[in-house]
Amino acid sequence: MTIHIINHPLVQHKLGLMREYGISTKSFRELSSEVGTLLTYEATKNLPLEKVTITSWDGDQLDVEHIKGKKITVVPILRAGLGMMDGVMQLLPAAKVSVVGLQRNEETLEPIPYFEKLVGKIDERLSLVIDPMLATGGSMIATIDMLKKAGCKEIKVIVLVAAPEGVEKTLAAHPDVEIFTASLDSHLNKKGYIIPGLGDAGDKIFGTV
Ligand SMILES: O=P(O)(O)OC[C@H]1O[C@H](OP(=O)(O)OP(=O)(O)O)[C@H](O)[C@@H]1O
Ligand SMILES: O=c1cc[nH]c(=O)[nH]1
Ligand SMILES: [Mg+2]
Repeated sequence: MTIHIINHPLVQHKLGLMREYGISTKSFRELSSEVGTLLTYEATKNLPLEKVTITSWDGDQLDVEHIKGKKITVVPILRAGLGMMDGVMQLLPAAKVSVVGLQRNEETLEPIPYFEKLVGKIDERLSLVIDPMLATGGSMIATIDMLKKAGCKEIKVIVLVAAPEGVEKTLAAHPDVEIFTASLDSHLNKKGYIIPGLGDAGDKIFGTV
């Protein structure tokens, strides 16, 4: 089971602010993006490096480190994943973006796919899937299924908050995937919401309550 809970004080402080009742759309959006940046920093910490030779400021040849080979695609799950995009792209400005649209049926909690636009050469890329919430795991598993069907071989998941039920299900379906989160929360309620969670992240980011 590979879940990384990022206990950095900045992450925990910002997540605490996000949990407050009545938080504004502006603050929720800003914090989703900021925590997205910090989790991306952690999720990319084992990217392999290689030495390349450059000409340095004084004209000498100098060996420096570059990230090796593998290209990255960021995969936001619509809608709420878009709320983390700016923050993630700040650290990965050259990454290509593959968009997946899924809407959870509020009765059955099953994810309904409605959009898929993946970038080319996905078999050569590391996919970083971003979504604020991992609840039952249905949306994440469906996204990973899509990526693997398209040939993707390496996938990391970045979520602000995860429920134990969803983490267990996701890692059972896809044991090769790593999950990075600011919090492993307590449980799901009867409506499939994470407790304590953040409420409806999509509605808070888009102001659609
Ligand atoms: O783990 P699960 O049980 O699948 O639930 C998590 C999903 O639910 C939310 O999206 P939602 O379907 O509400 O759509 P939205 O982003 O458009 O609001 C959330 O952003 C995840 O994508
Ligand atoms: O707690 C939850 C569960 C699913 N989607 C959300 O936005 N919040
Ligand atoms: Mg969603």
